[in-house]
Amino acid sequence: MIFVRELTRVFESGNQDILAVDQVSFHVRPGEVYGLLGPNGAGKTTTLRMILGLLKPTRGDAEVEGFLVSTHPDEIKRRVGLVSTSAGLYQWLTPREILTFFADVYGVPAMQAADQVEKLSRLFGLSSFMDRRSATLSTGQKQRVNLARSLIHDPPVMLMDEPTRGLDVVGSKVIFDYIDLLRDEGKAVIVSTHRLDEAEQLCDRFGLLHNGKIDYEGTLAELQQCTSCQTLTQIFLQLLDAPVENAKNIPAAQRELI
Ligand SMILES: Nc1ncnc2c1ncn2[C@@H]1O[C@H](COP(=O)(O)OP(=O)(O)OP(=O)(O)O)[C@@H](O)[C@H]1O
Repeated sequence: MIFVRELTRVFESGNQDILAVDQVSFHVRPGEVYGLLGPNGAGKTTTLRMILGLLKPTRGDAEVEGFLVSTHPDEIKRRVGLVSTSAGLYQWLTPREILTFFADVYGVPAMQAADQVEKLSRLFGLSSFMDRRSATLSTGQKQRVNLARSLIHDPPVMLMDEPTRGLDVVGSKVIFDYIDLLRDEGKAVIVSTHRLDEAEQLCDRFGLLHNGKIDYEGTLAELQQCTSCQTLTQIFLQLLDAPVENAKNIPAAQRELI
């Protein structure tokens, strides 16, 4: 379970302050895929970095499986996996070496790590290139190694930052299947993306982030009901036109757990 409470981040840039994330609150249950959606610069990556403990919030806090990121950052890292298209692989290492290395970093016992490496190799179809240097792998093969790496410590929570960026339809399908697997395994998942068409297929609930604020939150049906729009794209465009009035229509029940 993830709770995000009034997360706020101000960046100082020269003599100008940038309010990148502004009192963002939401929760994600086990087995739920939450879409954190927004245009470029909306604050998606900054929010994920704060949840993971890579960036200190100016205000607010995040809680994962009962641990606060402000007081137990290491416990959070143990319980959270990260999939990011900007994450590279160590070019000189093979997928087997990379997976074994990360298992060690996360403190997975050696016997369990070997089993987990075999399981993930089967799951993501890595066996034909497990012992080749990563530099020689195709983009799609590297992507599958990255997905396997994110699960090496079997975390209950997964954060995915623009997971399909730069991928073709086959690569995107791998990500779609992977997210279904995470849901089936009962993990709490946050997917950050500006691909609203994909999010509509992938996510159970959505937070629409704009200028660092979540103005709208709900399932697709709830968002359709309060905007009279059909698709997430139409809903988002309406939100950009009249964020404040529309925000008042969010059913209060959606925030009850926060
Ligand atoms: N280290 C930093 N210093 C100053 N400003 C920053 C820094 N990191 C992010 N920002 C600013 O914070 C705002 C939110 O950025 P963020 O990367 O979180 O957006 P995003 O929604 O992930 O965008 P994108 O979809 O383009 O990746 C932007 O205005 C960005 O320029």
